[in-house]
Amino acid sequence: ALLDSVGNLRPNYDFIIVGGGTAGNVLANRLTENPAFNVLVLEAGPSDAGVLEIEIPQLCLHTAPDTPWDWNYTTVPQPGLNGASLSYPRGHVLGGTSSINCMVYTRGSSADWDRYANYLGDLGWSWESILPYFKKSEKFTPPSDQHNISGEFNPSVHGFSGYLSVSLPGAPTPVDKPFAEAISELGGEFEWNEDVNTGNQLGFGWSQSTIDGPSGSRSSSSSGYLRPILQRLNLHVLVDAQVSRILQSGTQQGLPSFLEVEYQVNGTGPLLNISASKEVILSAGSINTPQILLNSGIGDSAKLAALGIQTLVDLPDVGVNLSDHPLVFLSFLVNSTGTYDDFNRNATLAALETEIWEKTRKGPFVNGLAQHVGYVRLPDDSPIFATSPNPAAGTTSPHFEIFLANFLPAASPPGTHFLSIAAIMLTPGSSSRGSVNITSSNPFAHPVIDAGFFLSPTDLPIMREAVRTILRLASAQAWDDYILGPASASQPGLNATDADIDAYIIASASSAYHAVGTSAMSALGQDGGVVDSALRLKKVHGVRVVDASVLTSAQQPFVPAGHTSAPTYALAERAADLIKSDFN
Ligand SMILES: Cc1cc2nc3c(=O)[nH]c(=O)nc-3n(C[C@H](O)[C@H](O)[C@H](O)COP(=O)(O)OP(=O)(O)OC[C@H]3O[C@@H](n4cnc5c(N)ncnc54)[C@H](O)[C@@H]3O)c2cc1C
Repeated sequence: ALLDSVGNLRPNYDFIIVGGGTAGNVLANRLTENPAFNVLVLEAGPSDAGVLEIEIPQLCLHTAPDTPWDWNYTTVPQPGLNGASLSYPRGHVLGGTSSINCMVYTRGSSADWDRYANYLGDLGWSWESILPYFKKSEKFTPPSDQHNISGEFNPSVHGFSGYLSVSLPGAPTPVDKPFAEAISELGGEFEWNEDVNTGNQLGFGWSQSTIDGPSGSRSSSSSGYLRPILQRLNLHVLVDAQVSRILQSGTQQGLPSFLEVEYQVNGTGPLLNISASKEVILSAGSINTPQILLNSGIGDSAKLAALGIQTLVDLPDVGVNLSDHPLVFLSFLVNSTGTYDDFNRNATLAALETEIWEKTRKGPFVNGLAQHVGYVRLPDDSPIFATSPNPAAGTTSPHFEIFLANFLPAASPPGTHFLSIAAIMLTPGSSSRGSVNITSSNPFAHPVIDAGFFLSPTDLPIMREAVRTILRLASAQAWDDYILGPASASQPGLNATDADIDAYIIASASSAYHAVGTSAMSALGQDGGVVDSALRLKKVHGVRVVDASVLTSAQQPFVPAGHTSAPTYALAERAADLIKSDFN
């Protein structure tokens, strides 16, 4: 049940899940499948119920920043971006970042997962082991417009009975035809790939999204995993409840146990405590999980001492090793009125389309950010890798992603229409690590975030090649009647020098918001890291971390080569099985 007051809490729960976000709600669902387990979810943000910006896929860019559903963070100035600070959204709402993200559904390459398994010495993280969890989480649904999707995806790698709805684009766009023709025309790096989620990612195809086709609406961990099971008597969910710290409750098996959770309701009032008998599970995400650990005296003892916080567990890797994917957009003026630009600049049109969406669950608003996506790998003998190691996970893993959006992601002059093509640099090199730090002993102060962009020698050159790939794609004859020219004079063209392209990247890059790694996994006996390969907090009894913050290695950035929500769902599904088997 969704509780309306702390007065309805039980005195004690078997499991307390901190954060009702992407991973947290997967656990809430799976753990309460066992009627013997009582589970509490504490979520800092409000309920997502009835919020149209969250439900309507095409409004996804209206969910953040500067909304009640976003933590509204900003990074510190990024040395790799000439000192620019970036807006850094994170979901602050039931469903967490799955309620505010852009819904692109990608799993990464098989090599990404095999790399985790090799590094951890734990085959449980290999592609072969994780694929069943991708399928378990997924309910592949027909698209809103019911068009024939055979040949647009590979059913053998998808699940059809999970809690997370996934679908192909549900309304046609004017980009569809010239894009398909451009891929056939160009060949080479632009090979067609029927489905980029089979583990063999390279190539271009239809984008899959966490959108429920029949209802034309966003599928989040809240709408997918939580809402259908909220009536379970052994599940309590409290929103507007922000956890400040986990507290040491005793010692077990020679390790300090932290089975007490301290929190505050509605941002005011006294700090309250509640305890778990089996485990406290931190699912507060890559920014807030390390913040809660540091607040609790679990982290680097020197840094904690400087803030006057007593170190209870010295774990120097808490909050370090943040890795993320930078993103740049190139945009082109197009000869079409079928783009989404008119909705973005005309509130009356957007309101009319919202009414259509509410009545029919069809039309352009059922589509998310991207309808087409592709992955490219640079050749092994690229000069970029002559002096620095190739950071891709394996020989079949991409270096960058390209996706197409049917609009300009910025204010545009009346009457103009755009195609935007984005590049995401997927393989940060070994120095490209940022951090999450706290700067005060006030547990509610904003943490300090460093995205660590463009710190490795391979990062910018890879992004440069991605920009050139976009320009080659946009120069296909297939677009001759469609693309009129670049959206701005500052955008590099095919003949631009390396220096010109680099300057454009540095001036315009933002984040794809794929922060991972701040609670890195490492094998039980291995140095560094924050959790072991079963996601148990190191040197501690009774705490696990289950969210995107575990995805990396303690030595080098191992980020899935794609968007990070699908990997988070799969890892949470696996974590639920690990926890259940520990307590059966
Ligand atoms: C704008 C944006 C667009 C994105 N687009 C995509 C995309 O298209 N495709 C994709 O796959 N990925 C995308 N991502 C990334 C992806 O959504 C995230 O990697 C993933 O959802 C993270 O899941 P999580 O469980 O780690 O954290 P979250 O889903 O963020 O969950 C953490 C939860 O914990 C809560 N919480 C935090 N601190 C506390 C506290 N102290 N007490 C109580 N509760 C707390 C938060 O409010 C939140 O609900 C995007 C991210 C952003 C920000």
